[in-house]
Amino acid sequence: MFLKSLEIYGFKSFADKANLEFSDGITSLLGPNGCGKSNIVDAIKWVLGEQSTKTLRAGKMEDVIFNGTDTRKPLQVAEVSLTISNEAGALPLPDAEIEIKRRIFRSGESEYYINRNRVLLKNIRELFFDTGVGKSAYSILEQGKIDQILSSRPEDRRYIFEEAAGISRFKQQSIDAERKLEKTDENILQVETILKEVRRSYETKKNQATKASSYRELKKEQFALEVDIQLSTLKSYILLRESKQEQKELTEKTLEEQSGSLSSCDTEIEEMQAKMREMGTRRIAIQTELQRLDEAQKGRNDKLDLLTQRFRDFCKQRDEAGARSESILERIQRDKDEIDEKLNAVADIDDAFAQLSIEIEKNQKGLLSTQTLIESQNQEIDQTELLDVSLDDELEELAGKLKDLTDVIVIELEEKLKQSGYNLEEKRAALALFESKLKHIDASLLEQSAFLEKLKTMGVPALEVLSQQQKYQLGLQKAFSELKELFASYQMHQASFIDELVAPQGIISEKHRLETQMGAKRLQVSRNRERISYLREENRKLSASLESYRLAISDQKVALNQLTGQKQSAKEWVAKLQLSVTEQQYQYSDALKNSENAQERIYETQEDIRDTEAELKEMKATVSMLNEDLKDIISLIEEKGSEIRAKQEQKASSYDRLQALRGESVKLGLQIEQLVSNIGGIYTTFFENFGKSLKEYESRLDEEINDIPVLKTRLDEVRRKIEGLGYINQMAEDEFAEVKEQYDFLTKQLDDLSKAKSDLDAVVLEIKTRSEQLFLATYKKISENFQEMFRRLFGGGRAELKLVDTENVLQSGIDILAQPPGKKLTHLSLLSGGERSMTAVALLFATYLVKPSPFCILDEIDAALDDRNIGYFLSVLEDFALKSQFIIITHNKHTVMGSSTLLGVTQMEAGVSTMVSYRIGRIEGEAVIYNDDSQEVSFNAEGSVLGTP
Ligand SMILES: Nc1ncnc2c1ncn2[C@@H]1O[C@H](COP(=O)(O)OP(=O)(O)OP(=O)(O)O)[C@@H](O)[C@H]1O
Repeated sequence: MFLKSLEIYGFKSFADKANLEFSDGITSLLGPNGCGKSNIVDAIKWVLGEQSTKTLRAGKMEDVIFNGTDTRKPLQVAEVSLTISNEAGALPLPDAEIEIKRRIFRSGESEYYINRNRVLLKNIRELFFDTGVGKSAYSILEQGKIDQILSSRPEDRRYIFEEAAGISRFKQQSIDAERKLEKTDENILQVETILKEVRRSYETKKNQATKASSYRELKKEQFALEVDIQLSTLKSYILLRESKQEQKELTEKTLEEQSGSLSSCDTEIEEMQAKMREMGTRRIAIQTELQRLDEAQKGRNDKLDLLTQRFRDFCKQRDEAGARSESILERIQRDKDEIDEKLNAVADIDDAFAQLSIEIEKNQKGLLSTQTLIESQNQEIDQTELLDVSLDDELEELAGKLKDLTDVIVIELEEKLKQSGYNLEEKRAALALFESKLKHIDASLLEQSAFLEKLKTMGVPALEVLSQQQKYQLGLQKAFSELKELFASYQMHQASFIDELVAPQGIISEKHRLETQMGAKRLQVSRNRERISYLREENRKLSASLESYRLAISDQKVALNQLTGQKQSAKEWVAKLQLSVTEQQYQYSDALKNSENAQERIYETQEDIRDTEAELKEMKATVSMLNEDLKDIISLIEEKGSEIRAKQEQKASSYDRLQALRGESVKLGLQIEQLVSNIGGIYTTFFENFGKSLKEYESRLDEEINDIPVLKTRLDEVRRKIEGLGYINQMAEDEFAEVKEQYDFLTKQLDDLSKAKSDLDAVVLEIKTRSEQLFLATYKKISENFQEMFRRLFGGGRAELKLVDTENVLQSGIDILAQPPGKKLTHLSLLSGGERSMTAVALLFATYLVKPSPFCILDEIDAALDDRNIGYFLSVLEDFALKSQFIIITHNKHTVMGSSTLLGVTQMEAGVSTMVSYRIGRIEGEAVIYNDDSQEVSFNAEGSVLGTP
């Protein structure tokens, strides 16, 4: 097994969290049209890094997030986690199980994880390189992809062969190398452009530096010539002074007195010269300090630049950490809102759960009481029916008796009538006479009483009334005796045996009794039947309500299960969110800490900048102070020089005066003094002109020095040369050194880049050669397998693969030629839908033979196959399922029955996909599918799963 499980939340129609556990062999995904089966395939493609919205059947990437239904709001995030078993080490990670997760927010932000560590898309792609799995691999084959394989340009089919050949990695490496090559070319171009610029400045600075260096050399020579001229002059003075000294010593005695004052003059000059030297030293010290300060200022400026850069960097770090912490805070809030939402949903689910449980209990009670009532009524029906049977028996018995009795009555009546001579006509006439007499008496009585009343009212005397009354009485007595006679004659015609017959012990009474009994029993039977049919009708109604109780209970139980599932997934989601909130809180405090650290660094850097600026300011003040001092000293030196010169002139004129006054001997002394003074002047002038003491060079006095005219000629020449040099950039040498460093660096870089370019060229060539070898070897094997697989799937026929451009294997397209059995070699576009599917499947399986994909998802590729081809297809599939894991979306019953595991997708709530489990069972040897409630699931005419029959 490769794919272990898939967890989907918020992806397309999977609004609630759904878990799919895969197993080895063939797993079928079942469900009606539009319930979300292909969305599961999309989820797998998506988590493996698919970027094409077209392939994912979406307009833009955010469209994969659940976009709501009439009753549900759209979600803000979609998340898919795929757990893969890596026990066989197919993937280059040490873990036995690898979880890949991808998450997308409606804001468009996308995240990838491998084993809960945040990674880049690139890392996911690299994980699946050359495994047959991944974005462009052949592990997922959909209906549309069959057309893509067969109808696309021959070049577009290459990816299957490349993946199987394992050159996808090389292809990527080659692309990377070519990209690096391009980058290297760009860099070379860039470096060459910069080098061109630098070379121009290099040449200029080189010329300037050469000029500056010649200038420095000439200046050095000029100085040396100046020194030599001064030394030569000095030497001649010294020699002259020494000769004069010899002469002077001869006249020393005479000059002793004057020399006293002269020596005081000399002392003064000496003192002034000492002062002058002191100032010279001070000037050098100031210049040295100025130079040092200049260097230090440069150092501080550099430090300032560095600190400013650091300040900017820290500001950027602080701002980035701040922004990051805010976005984390937002995410935390979002997750917390979602937790609240989910907890509310859990509370709602609990309420609904309790409500449902009450309803189930109520329905179960109703069910029980209805069942009891039905049973008791059934018992009553049975008893009543038994009673009816015995009543029918009794009725039959009574009917027998009645019939016998009636026969006896008829026979007896006939006999008695015969015996009695009974005549009905006569009897009726006697009765009519008797009755008319009775009526007459009755009418007379009424008449007489009315007449008597009238008499009374007329005031007829009582006696008369009485006599009338007596008259009437006599008439009445007569009528009465006539009546008696008439009754006796009627009785004469009455049959006496009738009384016997109708007497209580007589048989007529017996017959009446029997009839009454039978009537009563019939009435009871009819009432019983009415009661039975009433009870049956009642039971039928009760059975209907019993069924509706059952249905309601089963629906409510399904709803309870759903609620439990929803509650569980909501709780898991809450736990996950809480974990994520804790994680993000850590990230948040990290970001805050980073921001605070950066702020601290900013303060420190600001402090450093202020300190450095203060130091610089102080240095500048010192420099301007020293410059002032230098200016003062230079003017003091100039002043002192003119003082000395004045003093020397004064001394010379004193000598002249002494000479004039004291004669020739004094003149010599003066000459000596003059010479001494000249010698001193040379030193002084030299120091004034060059800031250095001539004494430093006195050692050269013992060396051979050119004659002064020679030296002067050369000096003139040097001066002309210096003038001829024109403007001299004194910094040129330093600047040249800097440019040279840059120039050397760039030249080296250019060399390195050229070397890298040639290395990359070699890599590209090697990859190409290796890819070509691998591609050809794999292509050959797939081509052979394809021919065999085609024959196996079609039960004959012929098929071939052809490289379009054999000269250019790595770019060449691949043509497919197919000839189903008994048909001509046909262009692919002329094949039927089923033949196309089988050809594509043949190519796919031919590829698996060379490089099996660890798992394979086939989305309705059997849709166009008839029963015979399904048979071929399944037999091949079963062979391959021994090595690879297959997940098949199908509506075909045969394919479903050939699977080892079934996973059902349904939409109990419109627009929201959920998973249901199905299993295969057997009824009378026939395979059938059962759902969770062990109800059989039916297929429609096309073989699609419909639901319970
Ligand atoms: N972002 C989304 N939010 C909610 N529902 C979506 C989203 N994207 C797609 N759907 C829904 O998913 C359903 C399509 O699912 P699917 O293509 O997986 O079905 P199926 O089971 O493969 O169907 P058939 O058997 O017809 O191929 C459509 O009803 C569509 O509206």
